[in-house]
Amino acid sequence: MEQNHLFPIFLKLDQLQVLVVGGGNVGCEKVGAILNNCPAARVTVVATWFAPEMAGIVEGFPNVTLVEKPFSCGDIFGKDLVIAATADRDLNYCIWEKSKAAKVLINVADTPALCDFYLSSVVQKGNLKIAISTNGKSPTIAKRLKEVLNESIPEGLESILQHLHAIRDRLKGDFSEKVRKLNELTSVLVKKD
Ligand SMILES: C[C@@]1(CC(=O)O)c2cc3[nH]c(cc4nc(cc5[nH]c(cc(n2)[C@H]1CCC(=O)O)[C@@](C)(CC(=O)O)[C@@H]5CCC(=O)O)C(CC(=O)O)=C4CCC(=O)O)c(CCC(=O)O)c3CC(=O)O
Ligand SMILES: NC(=O)C1=CN([C@@H]2O[C@H](COP(=O)(O)OP(=O)(O)OC[C@H]3O[C@@H](n4cnc5c(N)ncnc54)[C@H](O)[C@@H]3O)[C@@H](O)[C@H]2O)C=CC1
Repeated sequence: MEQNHLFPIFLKLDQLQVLVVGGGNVGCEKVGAILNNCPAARVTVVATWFAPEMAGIVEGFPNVTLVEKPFSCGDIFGKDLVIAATADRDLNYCIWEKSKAAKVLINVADTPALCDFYLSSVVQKGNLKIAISTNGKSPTIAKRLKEVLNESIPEGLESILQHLHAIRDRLKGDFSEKVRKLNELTSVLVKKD
């Protein structure tokens, strides 16, 4: 069977600088996805025009800046991640070239081959977050799976997480002893009858 070789990580976007180029439908979707996950994300959105929804999407998020102007190379300066979401393929390619030259990771929304990373479909329940990737095969299936998991993961899991965190802080002993106790306490979650 073909395998997904992407390496998942969870980024702290409040400590990083993100550039999104394009403020149309796709730009709105990507900025919305970022802010849903990380309301304090530091995001600059550069576009020649913005879809009317954009103002509502970024309203109340203090670290987002909308800049109405054509993209220029200098926009990449000081950025850690770039998302190119313009409808202009040549421009997206140019943004990719500049980002690679600056060693900044880039996602070109309509071109998987030019993505250093993909956005994922995200299940969120309090402190729990599950990111789903189909290796670019079907974002729609990722979205549907998110809906299935959202319904099947109980809300009560958050209080279990909080309790386990408190127990984890109180546990004495060396590292392996803590791991043994935590595994013992949570074994009921995977017990087969
Ligand atoms: C490779 C990847 C790169 C990236 O964008 O990061 C990529 C690429 C492409 N998407 C396309 C289309 C659509 N994308 C969505 C939705 C989402 N797309 C997302 C991620 C990814 N999309 C990355 C792979 C993720 C993975 O591994 O599964 C999600 C998960 C996250 C997010 O975007 O935030 C988000 C769901 C969020 C949610 O709701 O949970 C829908 C459905 C919808 O909007 O309802 C459609 C229309 C239906 C369809 O085509 O399936 C096209 C064709 C464009 C064209 O035809 O012009 C390409 C290009 C191509 O495949 O060549
Ligand atoms: N990955 C995905 O999930 C999907 C990707 N796409 C692709 O994403 C791309 C964008 O699609 P839409 O948002 O619908 O396009 P759109 O036409 O709604 O928006 C394009 C945006 O690019 C900006 N732009 C154009 N030239 C610019 C320049 N020189 N400098 C700065 N900004 C500039 C415009 O101002 C506008 O905000 C398309 O190529 C489309 O094929 C489409 C659907 C899904």
